[in-house]
Amino acid sequence: MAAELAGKKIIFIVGGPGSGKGTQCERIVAKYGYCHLSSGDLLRAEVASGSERGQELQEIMKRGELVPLETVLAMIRDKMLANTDAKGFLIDGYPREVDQGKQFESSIAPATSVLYLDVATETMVQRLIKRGQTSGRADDNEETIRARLNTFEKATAPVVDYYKQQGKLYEIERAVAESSPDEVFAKVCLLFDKL
Ligand SMILES: Nc1nc2c(ncn2[C@@H]2O[C@H](COP(=O)(O)OP(=O)(O)OP(=O)(O)O)[C@@H](O)[C@H]2O)c(=O)[nH]1
Ligand SMILES: O=c1ccn([C@@H]2O[C@H](COP(=O)(O)OP(=O)(O)O)[C@@H](O)[C@H]2O)c(=O)[nH]1
Ligand SMILES: [Mg+2]
Repeated sequence: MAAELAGKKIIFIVGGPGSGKGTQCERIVAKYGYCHLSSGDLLRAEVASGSERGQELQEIMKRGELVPLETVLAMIRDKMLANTDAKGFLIDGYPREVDQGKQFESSIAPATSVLYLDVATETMVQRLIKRGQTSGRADDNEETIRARLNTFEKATAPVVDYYKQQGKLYEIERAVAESSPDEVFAKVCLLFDKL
């Protein structure tokens, strides 16, 4: 456990690709001032650095698969330790598999709460195809989108069940998660106001 992080609020943001995690995190940061760490953004920064490691990561991400969990865990841990003055942390797009969550909690600190955005598969596909017209993301093409959705169903859906059992899950149900970002945020605020 990292002693510097004891008592900090740690919120995992979980949802399929294109479920709106990044969109909500931006709003949470603006209103509540948490430190936002997006696992995907940290990996893309490594890719952009042009390192050999980055090239390996890019290949895995283009296949829509998961990079080794230790890689992402180390990146997140470093960033958290560089921001110990933050009142809390939003860990966006993480954990992607149950073991990744367990290792985070045993080696860094326990999660306070897990926010889950439940969006239908076809809605996510449509949103990402649209985002792909301008995002420049190598994984926003239909083939990779399908593979990411498949990885989500196999590896990440069990994360939702795991934190539900632990009583830590805060779910934005489909009817809300598929409406507008403002409506989603209104429901997200009900969680953050209580933290
Ligand atoms: N209708 C609607 N569209 C949304 C909402 N949230 C996000 N979007 C759109 O869906 C697309 C994906 O949103 P992101 O916030 O990038 O999704 P993400 O979950 O971070 O996706 P990844 O980065 O792929 O993990 C964007 O183009 C948004 O404009 C929402 O609440 N309602
Ligand atoms: O803990 C993580 C987070 C991300 N990724 C990889 O990074 C990609 C992009 O992640 P991001 O959260 O940006 O997008 P999403 O897949 O949710 O659309 C994923 O498809 C994975 O290949 C990973 O392997 N482990
Ligand atoms: Mg995102």
